[in-house]
Amino acid sequence: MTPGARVAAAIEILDQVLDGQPAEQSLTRWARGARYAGSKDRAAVRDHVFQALRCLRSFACLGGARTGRGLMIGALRDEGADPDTVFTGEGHAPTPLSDAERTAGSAPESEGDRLDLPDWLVTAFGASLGEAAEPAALALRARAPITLRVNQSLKNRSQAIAMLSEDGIQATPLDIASTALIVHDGARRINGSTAYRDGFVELQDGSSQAAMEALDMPDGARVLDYCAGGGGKILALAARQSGTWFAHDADPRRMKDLPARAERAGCTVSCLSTPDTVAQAPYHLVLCDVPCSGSGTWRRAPEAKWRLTPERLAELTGLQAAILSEAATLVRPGGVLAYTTCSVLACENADVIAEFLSNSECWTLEFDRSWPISDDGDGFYLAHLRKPA
Ligand SMILES: C[S@@+](CC[C@H](N)C(=O)[O-])C[C@H]1O[C@@H](n2cnc3c(N)ncnc32)[C@H](O)[C@@H]1O
Repeated sequence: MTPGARVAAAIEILDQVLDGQPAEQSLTRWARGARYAGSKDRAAVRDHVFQALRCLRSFACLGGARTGRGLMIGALRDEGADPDTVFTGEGHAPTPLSDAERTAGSAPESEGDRLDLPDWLVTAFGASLGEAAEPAALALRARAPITLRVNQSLKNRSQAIAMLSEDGIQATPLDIASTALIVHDGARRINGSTAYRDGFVELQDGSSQAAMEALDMPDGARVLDYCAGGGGKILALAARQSGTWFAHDADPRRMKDLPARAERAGCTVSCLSTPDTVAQAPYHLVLCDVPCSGSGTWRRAPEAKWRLTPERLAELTGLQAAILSEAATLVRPGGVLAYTTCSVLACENADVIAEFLSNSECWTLEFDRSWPISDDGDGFYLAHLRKPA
């Protein structure tokens, strides 16, 4: 596909997303119908779509319209390119700009346009992050890094780097966590690489790895991941030391790949039903990696930034508080309750912990830590709570 044809495809998909369709669904439907598109074309169209969604407001200002076409005109202007060189109407390229389109568009000025956030979130970011709000919002306008976790029970970082390199994947260590690697080149080969297939590396964000490293658990601990989903967090813990590992999720289907992932990683994780989490209690450590807005990860899922509403956020904070109280009953005396989100919003982080502590005075907050949205990882929050012995 020519650069113009890729932009035309992105315009079509963006129009569907602006109409309310999930971006992944629109991309998949387009790819199914576009047999002529090779893997590089599909990746390029995807990049266009995701970048336009990250920068929806600023690109709409620059392009003069909040439409697929306006966004792609804005994207080109943002890069310093002249849209007329791409909107040629030749082959499958989009039709040439009209005179009105050529003169429309202006630099983003309001906070929301400049920071690419809905107005209500400009306020929420400011209240949560103070001076760090602007860098956080601007960081969400760029692509996320691709990071791997080295399974330290099987390989060290140098060995993993060497193995990846044999499969054409260039990676280097990251300081954020002792297990973290950043991938510079060859990311699309990861799933087929020997290091991945044999369980020596997993895709995992750097901040999540750092948070799992910060948790205190005795050797041989009984550990429950209460909101396990695909199991990324419990697998990171199981790679650290010996222990007995349990996973639970309110939607057990989300754990369907976990047994195979655990086998690949050389560990055993028992997936439990809700009654069985109670039967197996108490645990030395219960991790609650709760459902959240994902505001720290919106580089990866930029639609979510525009779809979140204050009502949905309030629902989430209610659910987070309920999960934390439920999970607290499963911790043994002297044990740890760890609460994590991939959000930068205080209402999902420190405020939930403050409310929990106000209702459960005997618990101690040993520490909490926030990781910013950075070149090393996503925005992430951890609170480390201790039950009295
Ligand atoms: C942030 S995701 C977990 C991601 C996972 N820990 C990982 O590292 O891949 C949150 C999970 O919580 C689950 N969940 C939602 N409500 C829950 C509840 N009341 N109790 C337990 N899990 C719940 C969701 O199904 C979802 O899989």
